[in-house]
Amino acid sequence: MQIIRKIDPLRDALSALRQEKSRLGLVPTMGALHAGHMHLVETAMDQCDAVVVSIFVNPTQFGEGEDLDAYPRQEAADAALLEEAGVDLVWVPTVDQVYPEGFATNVSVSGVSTGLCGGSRPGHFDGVATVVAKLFNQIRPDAAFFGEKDYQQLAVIKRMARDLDFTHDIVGVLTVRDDDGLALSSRNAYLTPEQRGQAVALPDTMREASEAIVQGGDIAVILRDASEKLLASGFHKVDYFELRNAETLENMTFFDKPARLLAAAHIGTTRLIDNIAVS
Ligand SMILES: Nc1ncnc2c1ncn2[C@@H]1O[C@H](COP(=O)(O)OP(=O)(O)OP(=O)(O)O)[C@@H](O)[C@H]1O
Ligand SMILES: CC(C)(CO)[C@@H](O)C(=O)[O-]
Ligand code: BAL
Repeated sequence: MQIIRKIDPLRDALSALRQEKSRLGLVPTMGALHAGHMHLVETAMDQCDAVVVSIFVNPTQFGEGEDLDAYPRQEAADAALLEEAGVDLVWVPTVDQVYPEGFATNVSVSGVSTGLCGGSRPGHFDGVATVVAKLFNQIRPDAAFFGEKDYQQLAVIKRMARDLDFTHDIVGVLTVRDDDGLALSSRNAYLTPEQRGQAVALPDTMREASEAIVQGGDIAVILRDASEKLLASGFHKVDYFELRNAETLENMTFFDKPARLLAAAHIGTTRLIDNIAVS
């Protein structure tokens, strides 16, 4: 497995890989890998002949006061996991390989970026769309794999790919959860044992709200009660708890399929997100 940090050796390695392997998969990550990431890698390995994983903690998707500096970085452990999984190449660019001196371009996707995480993290999806467009052009994969855990991000990337004529497949992969239902996330590492115990209220509350919606309850009341339940369970702030159309991400005031519940809430210093299908 090659670990590459500069664009010229990346191009050489990719052309060599392309001589032997016909379908190239890309799994973009910010590192601190867990079983959720490894499920993306395994899915990519199943569907492709060669797999590239990128590890880049992208500064432009972090807002002021967010956890850019604190974000967990553990490249050696990540590389060991990827090597064991049989990944061909790991792209770990330095910041200047992604944002060279004078970089002045921004990819901004309207519509699906509005509200939800786009509302509570202004500019976040511009940073995501810009870096993912860069990664697509640097790697030129045949398929790229993203987790449904970041559901709005997946919708933004699908829209961007359609709008900018990236013709490769964008594959969404199911969320991997701990035994108690909490979605795996690199940021779970910030939780104290007590907060980790309380955090299960997020998936539990989403499941209960989903059932109540399917049974025909008043959506506004269900969503308000769900936020209150989180606040009573150890979370101190709920950024959003919303029902949206699962494809367009438009707001939903009455239940219709396909529907998705999406939520983001803060516990201690950690902001957690989750989403589930309502069906
Ligand atoms: N539990 C999970 N199941 C499936 N995919 C996941 C899971 N967690 C993250 N991913 C996916 O892995 C890719 C890289 O995500 P990232 O490196 O930001 O990890 P993360 O655990 O989501 O971290 P963070 O704590 O920053 O949200 C994204 O496509 C993301 O959706
Ligand atoms: C897609 C991504 C790698 C872009 O930095 C990041 O947002 C993530 O890890 O989900
Ligand atoms: N997992 C999405 C990346 C972020 O939270 O910045």
